[in-house]
Amino acid sequence: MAVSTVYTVQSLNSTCSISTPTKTHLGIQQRQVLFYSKKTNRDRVRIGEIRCSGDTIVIGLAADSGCGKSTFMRRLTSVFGGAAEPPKGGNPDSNTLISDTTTVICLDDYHSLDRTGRKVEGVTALDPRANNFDLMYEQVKALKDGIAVEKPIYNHVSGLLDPPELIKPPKILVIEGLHPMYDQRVRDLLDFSIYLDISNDVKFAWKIQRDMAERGHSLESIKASIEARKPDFDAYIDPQKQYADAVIEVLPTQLIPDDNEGKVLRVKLIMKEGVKYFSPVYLFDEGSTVSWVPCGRKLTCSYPGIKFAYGPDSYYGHEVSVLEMDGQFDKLEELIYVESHLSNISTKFYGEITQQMLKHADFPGSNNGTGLFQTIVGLKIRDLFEQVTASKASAPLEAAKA
Ligand SMILES: Nc1ncnc2c1ncn2[C@@H]1O[C@H](COP(=O)(O)OP(=O)(O)OP(=O)(O)O)[C@@H](O)[C@H]1O
Ligand SMILES: O=C(CO)[C@H](O)[C@H](O)COP(=O)(O)O
Repeated sequence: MAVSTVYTVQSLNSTCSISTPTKTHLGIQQRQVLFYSKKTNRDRVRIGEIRCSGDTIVIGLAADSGCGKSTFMRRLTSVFGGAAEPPKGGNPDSNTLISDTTTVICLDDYHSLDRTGRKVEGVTALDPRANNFDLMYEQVKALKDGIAVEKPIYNHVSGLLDPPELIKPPKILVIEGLHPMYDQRVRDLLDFSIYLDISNDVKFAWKIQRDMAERGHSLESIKASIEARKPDFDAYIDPQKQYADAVIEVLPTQLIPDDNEGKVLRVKLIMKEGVKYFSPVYLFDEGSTVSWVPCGRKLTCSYPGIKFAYGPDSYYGHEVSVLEMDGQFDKLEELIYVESHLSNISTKFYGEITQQMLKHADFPGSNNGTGLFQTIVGLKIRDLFEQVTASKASAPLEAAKA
């Protein structure tokens, strides 16, 4: 039987079953695949190392280090329920987080040079020469195709590359890190992509807060590290935002003239139009330009208040919708008032956004647009996943009818 026939059989509601692994190449388990008709359970055809078409959807999340990727991941996995944990019984320094539905892998694991190697070569981790994009592509593709991989581990404690860990194909694979959209082959595997765009002033404030308070670094060393990374950040990380389906941009507030504290934030959710299975969120009236100060009877606002804006725009030549929030909530439970004025939010019940935000009120950014927009993007990813799954389930029926 020709290979093309096998694929036809599969699309006509047949089952694809995978035998035990035969060998490993590029960290990917190569398997023999058996296709058979569900009706007769006969006509099994051994077709060698052809891969099943998997059901894994792949989400890319790009940002510089210390820009809120882990926080975003915790909000996203919470939307799907269940806790995300490192692989059981594995390397305690694994960067992977697994829950029932999602597996989050950190692309730092594809560093080809360890900490010493980068020092010797005089390159930063942001430089593509310090990363193995061939392996990243092969393994993300394998997982998307439904095949387990032996993924390397970059150990942030030792700065070394540790022995690999087994990653099985999940329902939703999130690849988070510095370069999920850098290599076109990897980019083309993404079903949805997000870029966290944190302005330099805000990034600096967050780094100080974490690296000084939690990691004991000096102010001077934090400044030096940001400066040293900046040229490579500008060259290799920042340009990826042009490819993102959604960008969360975090800027200093405009509500306080010459604010230099950096505590109050202005956050924009930039949503690309025309992305399959993704319909941008809107405020009041889709496509209009809206400015809204919700403070008053239903929303408590202390100085400097809260301001929302919404409207169409253009971003790197793409048509986008932009939702913006400047300021912060005094009482998080009152967020329900704002939520009830937003549409296309992909909630399953009234008040789901507010419930999620209250559940994680202790996460950074829960009182401002960073937490709100991360939660909304999490709900949109759940919606996208459900739509993709529904369309795959109905495809064989449609084919059978034709
Ligand atoms: N929305 C936010 N508001 C305020 N501070 C934040 C926010 N998000 C993150 N931070 C600060 O930035 C720090 C880093 O956040 P997080 O660990 O989520 O980032 P990361 O991108 O995963 O970092 P890394 O790649 O270095 O592990 C947090 O400890 C917190 O201090
Ligand atoms: O930009 C980074 C992404 O997290 C890290 O700096 C990079 O992975 C190198 O890690 P380390 O500083 O632990 O050697």
